[in-house]
Amino acid sequence: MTKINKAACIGGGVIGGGWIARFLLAGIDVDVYDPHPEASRIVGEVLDNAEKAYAMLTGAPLPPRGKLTFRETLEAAVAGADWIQESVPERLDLKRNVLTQIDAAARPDALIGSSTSGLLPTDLQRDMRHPERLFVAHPYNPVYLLPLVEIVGGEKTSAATIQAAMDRLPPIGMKGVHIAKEIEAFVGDRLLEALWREALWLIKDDICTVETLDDVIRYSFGLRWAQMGLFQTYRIAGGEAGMRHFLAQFGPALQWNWTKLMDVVDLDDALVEKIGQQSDEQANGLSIRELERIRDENLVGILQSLKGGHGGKGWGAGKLLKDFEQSLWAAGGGEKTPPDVARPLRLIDTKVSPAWVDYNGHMTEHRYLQVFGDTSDALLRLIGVDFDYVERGHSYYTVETHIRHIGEAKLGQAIHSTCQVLASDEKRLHVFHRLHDTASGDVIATAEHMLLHVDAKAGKAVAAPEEVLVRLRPIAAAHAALPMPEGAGRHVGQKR
Ligand SMILES: NC(=O)C1=CN([C@@H]2O[C@H](COP(=O)(O)OP(=O)(O)OC[C@H]3O[C@@H](n4cnc5c(N)ncnc54)[C@H](O)[C@@H]3O)[C@@H](O)[C@H]2O)C=CC1
Ligand SMILES: C[N+](C)(C)CC(=O)CC(=O)[O-]
Repeated sequence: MTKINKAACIGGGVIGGGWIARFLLAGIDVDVYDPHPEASRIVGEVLDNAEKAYAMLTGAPLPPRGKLTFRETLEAAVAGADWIQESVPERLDLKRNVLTQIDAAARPDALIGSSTSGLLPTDLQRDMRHPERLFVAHPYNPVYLLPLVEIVGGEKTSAATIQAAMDRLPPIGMKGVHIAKEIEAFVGDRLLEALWREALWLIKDDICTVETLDDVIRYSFGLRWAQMGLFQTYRIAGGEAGMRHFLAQFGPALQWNWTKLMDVVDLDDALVEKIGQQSDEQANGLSIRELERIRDENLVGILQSLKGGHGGKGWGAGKLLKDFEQSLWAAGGGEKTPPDVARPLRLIDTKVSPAWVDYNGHMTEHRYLQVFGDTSDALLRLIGVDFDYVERGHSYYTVETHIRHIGEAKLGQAIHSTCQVLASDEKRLHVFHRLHDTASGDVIATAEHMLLHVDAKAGKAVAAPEEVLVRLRPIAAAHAALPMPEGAGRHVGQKR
């Protein structure tokens, strides 16, 4: 892989700041020129957020952070840099001026990328002495997290420059897409502009509010677009007959007044065939059903991660899912016979979700704790320790855990957990959970936990009230008659 050794950023605003963070966190030294009196504070704040985000994003060892230097002049900033990124305001005259200055001061072999959102590279390179090294490198905000860069060459950009630019993006965690022909606003902003124009009409005509409009996006196709684009999503929506059927069914609607953008493309046979063929290639041999399954796994992962958003409160569709789950728990999952306390209680029935599977192709270890934690929560609800109870200030906290991995759980496998109460008193609750493969009944893992009843506000263990103990005692008494489970009381490293 070809690496950037030293970067220069001209302009350190929203986008320049994002580029600076992206380079620094990839271990690349960055020199910055921005005449704004508070440029260093602004960049520092963006960098701070970027570092927080990376700490959550990956546990992989990041290289030592690159060195950040603010320079007094543009010339000093670009000296010695092999990638120079221009991110000054979107004005052609200003950008031309800045790019000409960069051109005069940069190393002859330096790559010069412009962050412009829509200006043509041919127009930008007009006054440069070495226009062949200028290209558009259009990123998306926030640059340190969103990986895409549209690489667009102008009439005078060399093919070697485009290739060199594309090669240098993967080592900083980015994906370059080469846009074959230059066009104002390239691809991404063309799509966003079209959506935005339509959205502005919908607000002006009082069809919906901005909140409704945003909800329409984020609770539906926004989720789909995060993992498959427009065309692959529509291929699936064509059912078994795929893209060609989709075009035949919905193509005619393009002629109807469904948008204000009524310069409608002629969806003739040639275009249908072109899209059909490209869509076949994109599918790369995957059937519609396989694509559906991949889409569904991705959506599950996205929805589950949104459930943990906003500091665990859930965000958007994730908050909706969280609330829905809580209502299901509160309703007790429909009609249920009271648990048979004469045996370990069957409390959780689930399937191994795609987000739970690791690089070994089976359920990863922290998900076992999640299912066992859910099992403890289910037991607590059974004895009256539910959301209302916790809101009133008391709960049970787990203070010790021992998990044993006995078998494997694969993607989509049906699993269920059971709970045996080993002992309990006013404060303590000692439980033994088993995780079973539902089809065979085999035990895949066991977990032994000690929980303490707490006053959450005071932060100390206190006796559980009678309303809880009265529900717990019959279970504990019945389970006292069960044989001690194999593995209970074991510690790590014990001889069998
Ligand atoms: N904001 C966005 O969502 C996106 C913007 N872009 C593009 O990035 C470029 C920059 O936009 P923003 O960062 O949003 O603007 P911004 O206004 O946040 O930042 C521009 C920065 O350039 C500095 N500046 C002005 N004149 C300068 C000069 N002669 N030399 C060096 N620095 C100078 C300003 O002090 C400011 O800090 C534009 O071309 C824009 O189209 C691209 C993708 C997304
Ligand atoms: C609004 N904008 C045209 C500057 C947006 C972009 O260029 C890309 C983005 O991040 O949405």
